[in-house]
Amino acid sequence: MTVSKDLVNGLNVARFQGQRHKTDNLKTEKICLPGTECLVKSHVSLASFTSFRVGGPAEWLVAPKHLNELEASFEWAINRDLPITLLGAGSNLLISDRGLSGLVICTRHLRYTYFDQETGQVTAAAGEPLVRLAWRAAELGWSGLEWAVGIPGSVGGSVVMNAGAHTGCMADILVNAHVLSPNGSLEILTPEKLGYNYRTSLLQGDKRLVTQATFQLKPGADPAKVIATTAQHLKQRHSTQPYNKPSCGSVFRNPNPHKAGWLIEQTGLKGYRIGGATVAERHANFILNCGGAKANDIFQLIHYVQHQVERHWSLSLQPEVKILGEFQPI
Ligand SMILES: Cc1cc2nc3c(=O)[nH]c(=O)nc-3n(C[C@H](O)[C@H](O)[C@H](O)COP(=O)(O)OP(=O)(O)OC[C@H]3O[C@@H](n4cnc5c(N)ncnc54)[C@H](O)[C@@H]3O)c2cc1C
Ligand SMILES: NC(=O)C1=CN([C@@H]2O[C@H](COP(=O)(O)OP(=O)(O)OC[C@H]3O[C@@H](n4cnc5c(N)ncnc54)[C@H](OP(=O)(O)O)[C@@H]3O)[C@@H](O)[C@H]2O)C=CC1
Ligand SMILES: C=C(O[C@H]1[C@H](O)[C@@H](CO)O[C@H](OP(=O)(O)OP(=O)(O)OC[C@H]2O[C@@H](n3ccc(=O)[nH]c3=O)[C@H](O)[C@@H]2O)[C@@H]1NC(C)=O)C(=O)O
Repeated sequence: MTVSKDLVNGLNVARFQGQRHKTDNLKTEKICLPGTECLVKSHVSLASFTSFRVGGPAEWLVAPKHLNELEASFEWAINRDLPITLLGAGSNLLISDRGLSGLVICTRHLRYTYFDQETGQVTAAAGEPLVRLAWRAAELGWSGLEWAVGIPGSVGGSVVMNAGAHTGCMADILVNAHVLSPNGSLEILTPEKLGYNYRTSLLQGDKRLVTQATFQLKPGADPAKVIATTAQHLKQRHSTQPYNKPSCGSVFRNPNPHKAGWLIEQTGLKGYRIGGATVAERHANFILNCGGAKANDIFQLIHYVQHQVERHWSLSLQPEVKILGEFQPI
C-alpha cells in the first residue's frame, strides 16, 4: 500500500487535479472490519468532521475505538491498495469539495485519560479533546496545560501539529507519543525523535498514527489558581480571535519576526471575501466560513491573501492549515 504523502499532509495538491473520484458512482455501503465490530462506511460527508464545516465525501471512512480496530483499518486499506488519510478533530484541515479517495481514519473515538498522581504525568488517547484535558488538569490543580484551552484539536492532532498558544506548546510537555505504523508496528517516541519546531513535527507528512500521548504536568497547585489562569487565557483568546464562525484558527504560520495577522491587515485584506469565505475582521489571520462556503472559496482566498502579501511585503506566508484533496487550479 502507498499512503499518499499528499493526502496525509496536504502538500502539493496540484498532483491530484483532474483525477476523478472513485466515490462518484458508489452507493453508501457498510462493511464490518474482519475480527471487529467496527464499520467502514462509504461515501461519508466530511464537512461535519472539520471545523471549517466544508469538504466532500470520504470514499471510505472508519472511526476505530480501540487499537485492534486501528490495526484492522490499516490492514483493510493495505489489502485494497487504498491511500489513507488520518483525521483528528479536523480543526486544522481544509478538505476539497470533491472529498478524499481511499480510507479516512477518524481518530476521535479513541478515548481514555489517566492522571498518574505519583509521576504527575497524564496519558490520553489520540481522540481526547485537548480542551477537555486542559480543564481536567486545571480542576485537579495540575499546571502545564493552561495555554491549551480554546484549541479545538484532539490530543493526536495536536501532537502532530505541535499546537501551542500563550508561549506554551506540545513540545514543552510531551513525554512520549505512541505511534502505529501501517504495517502494525508500534513505537514509543520521545520529543527528540519528533523534530519539533514552531507548529511543525516530523509526524506531519508521515504515515504513522499517534494512538496516545503522555504529558508531564505539575500537580499540587491550588485548583482555583490553575482554573483562573486557564479561564484568563480563554478570555484573552475570545477577545482577539473570532469564535463565532467556522474556521481553522490561524491560516498561516507567523513568518518570524513578523505576525501574519498584522501583515494581512496592513495589506488591507480584512473583510475581503470570496464566495462564502472571508478574512475575519477581528483577526486577519483567520478565514471564516460565513455560511455556505465551499472549500474552493477558502482555497482561492488563501491563495489570494498569499499573493497580495507577497506583492506588498515580498514575504511568503506558509499555510499552517493542511490542505487535502483536489482543488481547481489557481
Ligand atoms: C477556533 C480555532 C482556534 C485554534 N487555535 C489554535 C491555537 O491557538 N494554537 C494552535 O496551535 N492551533 C490552533 N488551532 C488549530 C488546531 O486546533 C490545532 O492545529 C490542533 O492541534 C489540530 O488538531 P486536530 O485534532 O484538529 O488535527 P486535524 O486538523 O484533524 O489534523 C491535523 C494534521 O494532523 C494529522 N493527524 C490528526 N490526528 C492524527 C493522529 N492521531 N495521528 C497522526 N496524524 C494525525 C492530520 O492528518 C493532519 O495532517 C485552532 C483552530 C481553531 C478552529
Ligand atoms: N470557530 C470554530 O471553527 C470552532 C471553534 N471552536 C471553539 O473552540 C473551543 C474549543 O472547542 P472544543 O475542542 O470543541 O472544546 P469544548 O469547548 O467543546 O470543550 C470540550 C470538553 O472540555 C470540557 N470543558 C470545556 N469547558 C470546560 C469548563 N469550563 N470547565 C470544565 N470542563 C470544560 C468538557 O468536557 P466534559 O463534557 O467531559 O465535561 C467539554 O466537553 C471552543 O471555544 C469552541 O467554541 C470549536 C470548534 C470549531
Ligand atoms: C490560533 C492559532 O494560534 C495563535 C495563538 O492562539 C495566539 C495566542 O497565543 O498566538 C498566535 O496568534 P498571533 O500571532 O496572531 O497572536 P495575536 O496576539 O492575536 O497577534 C499578534 C500581533 O498581530 C497583530 N494583529 C493581529 C491580528 C490582526 O488582524 N491585526 C494585527 O495587527 C496583533 O495586534 C499583535 O500585535 C498563534 N498563531 C500563530 C500563527 O502562531 C493557531 O495556530 O491556529
